[in-house]
Amino acid sequence: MKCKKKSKVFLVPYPAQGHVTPMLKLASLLVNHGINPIVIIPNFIKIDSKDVNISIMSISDGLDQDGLTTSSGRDFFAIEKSMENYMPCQLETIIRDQEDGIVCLIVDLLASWAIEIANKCGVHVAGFWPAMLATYKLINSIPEMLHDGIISETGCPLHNDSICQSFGQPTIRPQDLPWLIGNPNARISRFKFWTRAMERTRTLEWLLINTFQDECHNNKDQNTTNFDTKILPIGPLNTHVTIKNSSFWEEDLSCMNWLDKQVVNSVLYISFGSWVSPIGEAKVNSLALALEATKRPFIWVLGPLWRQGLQKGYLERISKQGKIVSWAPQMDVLQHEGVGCYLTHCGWNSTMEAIQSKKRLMCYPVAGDQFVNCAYIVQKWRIGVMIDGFGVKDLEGGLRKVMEDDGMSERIDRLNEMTTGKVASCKAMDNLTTFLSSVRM
Ligand SMILES: O=c1ccn([C@@H]2O[C@H](COP(=O)(O)OP(=O)(O)O[C@H]3O[C@H](CO)[C@@H](O)[C@H](O)[C@H]3O)[C@@H](O)[C@H]2O)c(=O)[nH]1
Repeated sequence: MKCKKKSKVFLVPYPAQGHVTPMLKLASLLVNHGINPIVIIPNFIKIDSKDVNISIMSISDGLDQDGLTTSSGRDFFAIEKSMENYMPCQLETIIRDQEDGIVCLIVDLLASWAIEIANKCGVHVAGFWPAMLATYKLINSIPEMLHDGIISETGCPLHNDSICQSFGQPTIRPQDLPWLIGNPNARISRFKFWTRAMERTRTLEWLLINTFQDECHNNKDQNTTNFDTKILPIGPLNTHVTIKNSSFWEEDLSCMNWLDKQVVNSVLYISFGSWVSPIGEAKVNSLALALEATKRPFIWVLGPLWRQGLQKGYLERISKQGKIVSWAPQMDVLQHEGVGCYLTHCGWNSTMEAIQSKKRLMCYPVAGDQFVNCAYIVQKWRIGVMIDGFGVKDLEGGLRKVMEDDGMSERIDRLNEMTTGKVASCKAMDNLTTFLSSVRM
């Protein structure tokens, strides 16, 4: 008897750590639904499919021909160019070569080029948003912001009033809009990138979001967009599934032994994520000196390139007080009882991992959606404080405020339950099942 082939779902993440990890987790959940998920990633990302137990199909992003073999050297605009010009025809060939069984494509909205390919090939397509619904709503409201004179035709803020999307939700400053990164030309290009991505999403039937039910609950209009896309929160994915070896870089496990020797709740963990992370040499040096002055134990994720900002002899001086690593086993570090506080850039995955691990947050958002996430952490959920700089006073003041807030533990516990508790998890998994049933019909 001929064995029935499993249904295939192709998943297309944006090629950055904070995007590939949640997509691999989603793929892993699909396996439990009897689906064969195939993740499409550019070949500079080295993830062994055997390690993660998911089919990975590598395609070229064209930049390897320019001699780039790793993620360094591939900036946002180089990746955009290859996503628009080089990767589409390869994906089209892959899809057309499949004999049968493709159920749909799940496409990260930052990789919106793949939506067009799915439409061209007549395959169902769902969007995947790896961050907060609030950020999606903010970016999706570009036409209204233009209409209301909040931003110019090129995305430039036209006044200084804080931006609040709906009553009771946190505010952000106009200069913190997600596309305002880099010099004026870069900002305009990023604004165009988002405008195009949002236009492409208007054809989507479903949008799967890596957030928790309650974020979408407060506001009834949150569950559909103005273009009738059905919004389904299926996250936070880090709580539903664990994937080992999904890091682009090797984890330095030595910090775990070091952590075992530290006093409970004493260690400050510092990481600014993987993508738009660099904070600049001057800030690196300032943070390094402030950390030393606090005399508090710390683990700091700092890539080798950024260590150039450190004073000569610094690493030797702090060798007993702290650990500097290139890449940490972040979830294990956050779950360790030695860690009391996490100084973070407020990337969405890191935020969710911190809540899952019940850690207090000190926020230093750098770019993109991080200001929105920070606004929720500080203003709405009140599970962290924001610091404006890396001077000794900023750091000590922030640490005092965050560690001496008696109500914070309770608020973190509540948010932890709201995001990772049984009710939340069941709802997220129900949403995934609903989506798969409708797409398989
Ligand atoms: O030493 C480290 C540092 C980070 N991580 C992991 O790397 C991921 C980082 O993700 P995230 O916190 O979301 O940061 P970025 O990689 O910077 O993510 C990009 O993508 C996110 C999702 O769209 C956005 O929220 C961010 O602003 C954007 O910078 C997390 O899972 C961390 O556990 C490690 O494993 N080891």
